[in-house]
Amino acid sequence: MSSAWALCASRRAVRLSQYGLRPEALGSWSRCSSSSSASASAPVRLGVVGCGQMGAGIAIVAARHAQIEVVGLDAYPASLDRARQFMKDWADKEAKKGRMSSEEVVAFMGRVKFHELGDSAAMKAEVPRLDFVIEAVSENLDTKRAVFDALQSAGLRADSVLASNTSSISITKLAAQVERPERVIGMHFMNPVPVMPLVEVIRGLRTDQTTLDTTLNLVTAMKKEHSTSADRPGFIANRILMPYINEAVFALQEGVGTAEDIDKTLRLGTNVPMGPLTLADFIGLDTCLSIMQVLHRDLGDSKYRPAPLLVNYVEAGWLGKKTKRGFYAY
Ligand SMILES: NC(=O)c1ccc[n+]([C@@H]2O[C@H](COP(=O)([O-])OP(=O)(O)OC[C@H]3O[C@@H](n4cnc5c(N)ncnc54)[C@H](O)[C@@H]3O)[C@@H](O)[C@H]2O)c1
Repeated sequence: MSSAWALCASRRAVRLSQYGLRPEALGSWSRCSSSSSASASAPVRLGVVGCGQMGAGIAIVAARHAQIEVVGLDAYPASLDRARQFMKDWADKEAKKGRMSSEEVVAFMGRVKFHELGDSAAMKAEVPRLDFVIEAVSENLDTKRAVFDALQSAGLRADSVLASNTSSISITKLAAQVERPERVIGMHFMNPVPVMPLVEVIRGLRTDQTTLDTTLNLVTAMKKEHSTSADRPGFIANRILMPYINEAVFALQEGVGTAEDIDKTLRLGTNVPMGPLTLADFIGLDTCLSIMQVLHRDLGDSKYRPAPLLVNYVEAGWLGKKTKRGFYAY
């Protein structure tokens, strides 16, 4: 055993014993990555705030691959119920495909619990025990700030990492109102989380090295690859993807082609698995619109103005697959 590994293992054992856990219970996650600094500690208990399509997926890869405890928090009980059902259905499908045993399904579900964000007794009991929190609430700065405030009021420790799954909001801006902004980082998962291999990691202006190392350890434990992006509007993925989707909506609005023809042209013509309008429905049209608004406002260039048809659809409540109506009916 190398000395770095031994130091890491003994620190981890002390830390785990505080939570009544044995290091061997964490499998590969109990090992430090050789690239991380000695001061980066591995999370053993993860909070996921916002249990929609992204939050539920993040909870899955944390409980299944990193094998850590997950506390799912959401403002709406219906979202918590949907997330629990989604996770159970996912695990059952994995079991049917022979990828999980029935014991593993039970252990997987046993690692996750859910609470309402407004349940102050549960929040005060759970939040101080979280080492790492990933927020995946709707793409709105005020909503995300309110979540960070609620976590701090419930006693989130100053050494816990606060990650945001935001698609476009500045990490530096999100961190500015947080106690110890050095522990705030962007972790941009791709949809659907259990399938897509990448997490885009965004370091804000004040994010420190320990926070980055801890985050990269978690990404690896979740069996994901990472890329790093500077903290600029849309980061890498959405700076490039969203104007492409928005242009497809302009093309639809102007009658250049039907939704089917636009999608087929890009799908078969550029060899992507789905066309831009199908992808927009899958991402959520409200999320697409919020990202375009951030690009437009923060980069100040009219080429990023959201297509009026996209605005119309969101105002109509046609948000894509999640509301069963978007550019297509589901
Ligand atoms: N959809 C995608 O393809 C995608 C990809 C990468 C990142 N993201 C980002 O992930 C985040 C969530 O997106 P999503 O697609 O999962 O959205 P979603 O609408 O499916 O889920 C949002 C969740 O947040 C909850 N919520 C709303 N307000 C809340 C509050 N005040 N407190 C607590 N919970 C609240 C909702 O109940 C819901 O469960 C956004 O920041 C989005 O930009 C989305």
